Amino acid sequence: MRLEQFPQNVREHILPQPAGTYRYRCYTCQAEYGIETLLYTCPECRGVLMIRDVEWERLKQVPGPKWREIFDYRSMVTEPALRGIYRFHELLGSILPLDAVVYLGEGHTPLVRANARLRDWAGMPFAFKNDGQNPSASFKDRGMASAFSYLNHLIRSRRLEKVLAVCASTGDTSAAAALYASYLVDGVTSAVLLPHGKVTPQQLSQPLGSGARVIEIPGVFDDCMKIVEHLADRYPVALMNSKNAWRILGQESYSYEIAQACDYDVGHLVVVVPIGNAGNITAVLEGFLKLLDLEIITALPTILGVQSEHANPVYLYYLESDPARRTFRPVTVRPSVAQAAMIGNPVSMPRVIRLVERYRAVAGERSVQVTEVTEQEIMDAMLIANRNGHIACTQGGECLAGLKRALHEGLISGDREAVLDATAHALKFAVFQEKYFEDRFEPDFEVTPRAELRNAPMLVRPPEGVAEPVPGRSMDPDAFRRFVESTAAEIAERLNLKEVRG
Ligand SMILES: N[C@@H](CCOP(=O)(O)O)C(=O)O
Repeated sequence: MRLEQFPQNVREHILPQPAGTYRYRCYTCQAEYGIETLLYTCPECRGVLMIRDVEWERLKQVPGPKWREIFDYRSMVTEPALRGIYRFHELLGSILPLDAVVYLGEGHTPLVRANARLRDWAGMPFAFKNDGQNPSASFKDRGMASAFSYLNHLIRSRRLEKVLAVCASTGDTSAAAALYASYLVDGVTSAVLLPHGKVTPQQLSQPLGSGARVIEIPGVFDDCMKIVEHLADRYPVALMNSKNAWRILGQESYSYEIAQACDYDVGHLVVVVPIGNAGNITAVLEGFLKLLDLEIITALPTILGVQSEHANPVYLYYLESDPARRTFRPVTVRPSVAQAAMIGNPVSMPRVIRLVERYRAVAGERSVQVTEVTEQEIMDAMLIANRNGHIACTQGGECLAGLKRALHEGLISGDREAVLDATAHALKFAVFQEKYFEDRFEPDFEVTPRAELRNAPMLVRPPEGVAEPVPGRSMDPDAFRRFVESTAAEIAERLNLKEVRG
């Protein structure tokens, strides 16, 4: 839709100009720093950083309902920079000029409601938000669009040149970082660190295809993360993990999109997210708090974080009900089908602790819950979701299993509606489906396939004496007819079909 077609009262807001003043703020000691240089930890105390808009209060001059109108009308503009997460420019990147925005088709992912059968299985109505429909097939693209748009801005304003973007990854972050880096041909190259053998073949193929330097090391993600932090402390590289506060800003768009898709009525919702490195739950909490602060929403949804028993440091932390006695202890992870979340020492934990405090102070103790699920529950839930029309990955399965568990434990009530984060496309984790169907899980996973969820292809060949087609060779028409008839008869028998016409 063209600008002149927008109602007069929103027209001046549709194409945002750079505004505001962003600063890094340390979540531990509250020190603040300018954003002109790349910074990932507080130079004073090593704490993690968030980005805050020093002029945030100016946004309150626009009433909440007006913001809703602006964001809704922005959905109709053809300007590419506003097609994705920057529809919410003022909330997550207001200092950026639109021509610095890197848009590869991220964001705007659909909410797909569970059918009646799946709803009954889960125990309450819910929808998956399919972040596997992002360009590199995971939610990380939201954060990368933000972090790379900012890099692009620095490159264009000549504060940076020849950037090497590095990240540690369980497979999704690396795919996203490599994809966005490859788009910015001139200014940026990328290198990704992966735990050897702990990334699926599909995820490994992604950064390789994008031309990144792919480095595999022994150990698990937490080990890769330490190396990347070490590199970022000593060498001129741009760290692209969610420790980079720009990543968090971009991922806040997940909350904004849920709010928009629900007509900004989210108080009755339960938003379910898997917790790995904890960047996602950080962004979701922060996103909803910002919306409330600007009165774009009037009540906060409940947030339910889910972890696997095999990688559960956040769950264990919140198991202690007395905040004064809580101590965060990293855990040693065990093999998990929710491999993207197989993380024992989440870098965003200090952010989560502070944000959960703030969130609960506004919306009550029960407004943020954390539960854990078994590997068996994750696999079964993913396959059941897949059998009901969803492209949920294992982390999506983790959310569904977590929803069921939380209902059972009374953490949430079934008269509400839930939105589950399907963080990536199921195809990235096909290897776990294969292990399940073929009953090949290594004992450490503790997964035993349920017969009714298994599946396998059937090879149907014609009976002895009937020729079969060979690619590249033509076939005698009569022989081909015999092949078709006999093969069709065999398939009909296997599918239990009765012939209706001769
Ligand atoms: N699951 C992640 C782990 C790193 O997360 P990040 O959000 O901190 O970059 C991955 O896909 O690598």
